[in-house]
Amino acid sequence: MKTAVIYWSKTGFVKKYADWIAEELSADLILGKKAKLENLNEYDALILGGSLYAVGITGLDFIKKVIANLNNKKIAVFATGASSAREDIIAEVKNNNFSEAEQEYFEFFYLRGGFDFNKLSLKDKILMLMMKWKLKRKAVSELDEEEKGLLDAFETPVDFTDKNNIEDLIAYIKN
Ligand SMILES: Cc1cc2nc3c(=O)[nH]c(=O)nc-3n(C[C@H](O)[C@H](O)[C@H](O)COP(=O)(O)O)c2cc1C
Repeated sequence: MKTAVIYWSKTGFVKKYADWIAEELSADLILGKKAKLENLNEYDALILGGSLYAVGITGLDFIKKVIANLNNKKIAVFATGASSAREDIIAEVKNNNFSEAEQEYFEFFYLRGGFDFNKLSLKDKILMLMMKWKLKRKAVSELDEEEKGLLDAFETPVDFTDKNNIEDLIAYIKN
């Protein structure tokens, strides 16, 4: 099965998963910003991955075009975020980004990434610092584990990527 992995990565976490998936499936690896819809016709399966930015997914506009125009192919979408892989978070991400009709055409996977403040663009640094100030205003007892983890991650980068996380996605494409 001819497969392509198309990805949008800002600081390298999505790229790490895209590399692992492409290697495992002997798939072509395509940078999201260089991907063109008309060049994807030759593939049987398409895997599209981006990261979570305030619940949105990077590359979402292109991913939606693929779902609308190339839905005769096997499609997997994965999202990478700093949050843990909790069922409710995953459902929220899926439902906030895709309509019920769109969800018919692809399988969704959440692959936990990490957080590296130093590698962010200036704009993203400012956005994250605003979030940090908001969290800092809360009493420690009001913070949940995710929020505490995020505050710690500003000081020391965290990397939760794990090659085992791609197993379900690989099985979906192969079967
Ligand atoms: C402005 C901003 C907003 C973010 N929002 C979320 C979020 O809503 N949920 C989450 O799990 N991670 C969030 N993150 C963390 C990134 O999704 C995470 O660091 C991801 O691993 C980045 O992957 P990439 O560097 O390959 O793009 C956010 C990061 C930034 C900079």
